[in-house]
Amino acid sequence: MTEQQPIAVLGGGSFGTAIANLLAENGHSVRLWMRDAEQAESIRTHRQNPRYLKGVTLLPGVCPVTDLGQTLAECQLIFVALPSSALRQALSPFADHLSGKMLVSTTKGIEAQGFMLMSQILEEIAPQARIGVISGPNLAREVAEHALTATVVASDDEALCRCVQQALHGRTFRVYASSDRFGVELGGALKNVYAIMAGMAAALGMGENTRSMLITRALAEMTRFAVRLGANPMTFLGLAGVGDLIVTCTSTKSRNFQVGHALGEGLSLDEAVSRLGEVAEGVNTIKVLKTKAEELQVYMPLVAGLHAILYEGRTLDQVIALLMRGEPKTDVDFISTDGF
Ligand SMILES: NC(=O)C1=CN([C@@H]2O[C@H](COP(=O)(O)OP(=O)(O)OC[C@H]3O[C@@H](n4cnc5c(N)ncnc54)[C@H](O)[C@@H]3O)[C@@H](O)[C@H]2O)C=CC1
Ligand SMILES: O=C(CO)COP(=O)(O)O
Repeated sequence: MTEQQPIAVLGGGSFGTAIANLLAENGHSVRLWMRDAEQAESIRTHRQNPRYLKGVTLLPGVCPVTDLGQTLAECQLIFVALPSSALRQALSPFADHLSGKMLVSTTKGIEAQGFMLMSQILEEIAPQARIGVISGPNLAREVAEHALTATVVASDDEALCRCVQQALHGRTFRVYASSDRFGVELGGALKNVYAIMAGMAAALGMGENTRSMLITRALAEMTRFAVRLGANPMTFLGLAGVGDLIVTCTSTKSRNFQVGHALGEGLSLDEAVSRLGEVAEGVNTIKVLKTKAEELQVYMPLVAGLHAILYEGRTLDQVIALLMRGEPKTDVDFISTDGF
């Protein structure tokens, strides 16, 4: 990739906008692709994306565009910041444009059919592309407002990792490299589910002990699941594992946390999601995860509990009582132990 070549960011939501501005800050020319022409025109004129990142000014290097084919043709490095429900459908028609390109997913979701992570979908759509992911404790607003932040770029393509590090690494944003693409990406998707629970607990007025118990047992549960699928357990002790789990389970800026909070206040799932008006990937991930855990026979009581509340008509009180009544367990071997 040459210095002058533009970089593409696909998705005009909060994360796409934040990443585009970071790249522009580092001197890159950025094509921020969005499907909505009106939104693109408004951003071009006002240099703001008020629906998703109110108050953040977009740098002159960020150019909002709506022609996806042309954007993909112009750029070698392409960040994909689309919701998981949209990624396949948006990119499949452009498979021909993707050969040899560096495609880096930032999307933290799982496709139900075949339990596919986003980078696996990219690989399927564009077998000749070079694939990576970024994931970590990266709340879009904080990234955009220059809170000191770190992320992980993961790929078995070392040159791609270096290229992403060069493009994104800056004054307030550190980029670490990893070869465990699967673990890094899975961590980002799984933690959303537990953030919904943490939001519920907060709405019920539960304290810090509860939150800490939840986060720690969530880490055990997600690691147990990931190891069963072949991920490196050490990844879950890093930024893309426990790092992202902590931020999402403790911040009211997290949309998954907000959905959980609304549920804890007594709203229905539909009401909670429509009040949010943005993507909360955990709402879909919980379904996919519950099915996969059953198929693999991995014990995931927190996942089963949340699923029972969201989709099986159980009350929060019933599920909490069930979880707390479980047999006492050992704490030490947290990956293989089978209890909450
Ligand atoms: N917001 C955050 O703090 C972070 C988000 N992520 C991940 O990034 C992904 C995107 O999230 P956000 O930007 O936060 O979502 P968002 O809800 O802020 O924005 C989603 C954007 O995608 C667009 N979109 C929806 N369907 C589309 C389609 N079919 N074709 C084209 N565009 C479409 C929407 O118009 C909107 O611009 C998610 O998987 C999320 O988990 C990752 C790290 C941080
Ligand atoms: O992934 C995130 C932070 O790392 C953003 O979380 P939410 O999607 O819950 O806002």
